[in-house]
Formats: sequence, structure tokens, C-alpha cells
Amino acid sequence: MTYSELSAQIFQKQSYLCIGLDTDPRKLPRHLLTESDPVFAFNKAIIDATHDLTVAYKPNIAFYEAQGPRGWESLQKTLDYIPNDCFTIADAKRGDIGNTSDLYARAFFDPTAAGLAFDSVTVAPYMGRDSVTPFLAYEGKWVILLALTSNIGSADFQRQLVGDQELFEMVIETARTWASPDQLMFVVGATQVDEFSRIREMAPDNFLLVPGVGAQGGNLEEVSRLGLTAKGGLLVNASRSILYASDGLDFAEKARAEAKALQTEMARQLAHIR
Ligand SMILES: O=C(O)c1cc(=O)[nH]c(=O)n1[C@@H]1O[C@H](COP(=O)(O)O)[C@@H](O)[C@H]1O
Repeated sequence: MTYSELSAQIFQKQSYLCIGLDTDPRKLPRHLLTESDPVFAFNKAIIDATHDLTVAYKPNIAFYEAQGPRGWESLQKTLDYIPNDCFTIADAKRGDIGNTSDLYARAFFDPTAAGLAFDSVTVAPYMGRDSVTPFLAYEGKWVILLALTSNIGSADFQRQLVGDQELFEMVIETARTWASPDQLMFVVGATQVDEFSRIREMAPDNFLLVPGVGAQGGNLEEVSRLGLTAKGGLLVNASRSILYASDGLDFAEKARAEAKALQTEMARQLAHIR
């Protein structure tokens, strides 16, 4: 999906919601456990209940890898089931020497080489340019680079001064020379609102993937006020607060209600920028 297509989806659906498919087999509603693939059955019901309210889905790969080969199969089926009008993110946080990143890129971007057909993958910037560029070699595919993450440990390295900049600022400034906003997003945690204006100034056109509303307590209104652009420019992720709103027969209905509440607030915020 291109930048302008993603932007168009945001205004059409009045939503910049990304639903994190962090599907934990230990948290599935009991009635799904008799299904041949309970993880896929759960994801399918969540997608059916929410696809008109969300512009993106982000399966976190850890939840699938932890299930071994069955998990990869559930992931592939889930990806195939996501409608074409939704952007897809492999939240894998990859990055290695170029030779190895090349294979990671194939794994998520190249179905002709037995890989998956995601639109984007999350990448850690720590190993530098040659660890990131193999992902950018795929035309039309996106790198979502970790800049300032939502967790407490983000202070350990990302907030440290390197010269007169914090490390996350250096990541943003440098990575912007590697790719255009058509292929490069940054991850900025919703828990980091104090830094949002500064980040938006440094990366005025880049989409920001913002996890951390819901279970981690980030504030959607503040994130939106400081991060939205005339093109949208935000994908705000929620995972657990949507997926596990109920563990009963009504789980999909309750998930929809959570997604709807976020989408309603997003529509309100989008009205301010037009
Ligand atoms: O890259 C991410 O998506 C990510 C970056 C970050 O800084 N913080 C963060 O929580 N995430 C991911 O976003 C999701 C957040 O899930 P919930 O806290 O359940 O909404 C998880 O899949 C995390 O791995």
C-alpha cells in the first residue's frame, strides 16, 4: 500500500487505528479451543468484527513464533484473510548484518521466495544503515524503524545524549537520509507524548506508528493533537485492550466496541485537521 493510498484509507474510514494481533493462545476464549486452528479462528473473528474501523493490522510475530510451525501457519492464514484495504505490519523488530537482513526481508516481503506478503516490517536501528537498507530494496514495502519506544527501558539508550542530540533523534535524522517518507515510518510510543512535538518537527511527513494506548495507558487525544498531519500521518496501535475485552462468547462484539470507541475519537480528531 502506498503513502497516498494509506492516507486515503484514513480519511475514508475516519480512522488511523492499527489493531495489534498479539494473539496469545493462553488467553483465547474457551469455546475456540476445539477449533482446528484456534489462533486463526480468533483472528478471523476479530478481523470480521473490526475491519471497517481500522486501517491496519499488526501481528506481533513473537506470538506466532512461540507456537512453532503451527504458529507460522496461523500467521500465514491470518495475513491472507486481512482485507486488501488494510495495511499490514509484521511486528518482528528485525535487523542484522546486510547479508542476514536480506533474508529477513525475504521472509516478510517475498512470497515468490516462500516468504510472507506483508506491507511493512518493524526494524531495530541499532546495527545501522546496512542492516536496514535490504528491507528498503523492496519497492512498495515499508520499514518501520524503532525511534522512541513506549517502554521504561527506552531511557537506557534511546534517551542518552550523543553530542547535543538524544540517540533517538539521531536515529530519526540519519534514517531520513536513507529513505523517503513513502517507505519509512518511525515507532514512537504513546507514552512519550512530551517528545511528540519535537519528533513531528524532525519528521514532518513520516507516518508514526504509535503503540501504547489502551493497556500501556497512552493518551489518544494528546497523541493525535501533537502527531496528526494533513495526510493523517499516524497509525495508533492497540492490542490487548481490543483483543481481550472479553473472553466469552461475545469476545468479537466486545472487541468491536473497544475499536469503535477509539475510531470515534479518531474521527473527532480528524475533523480538527480539515
Ligand atoms: O513496535 C511496536 O509495535 C511496539 C513498540 C513500542 O515501543 N511499544 C510497543 O508496545 N510495541 C508493540 O505494540 C504492541 C502493544 O500492545 P498493547 O500494549 O497490548 O496494546 C505490542 O505488540 C508491542 O510489542
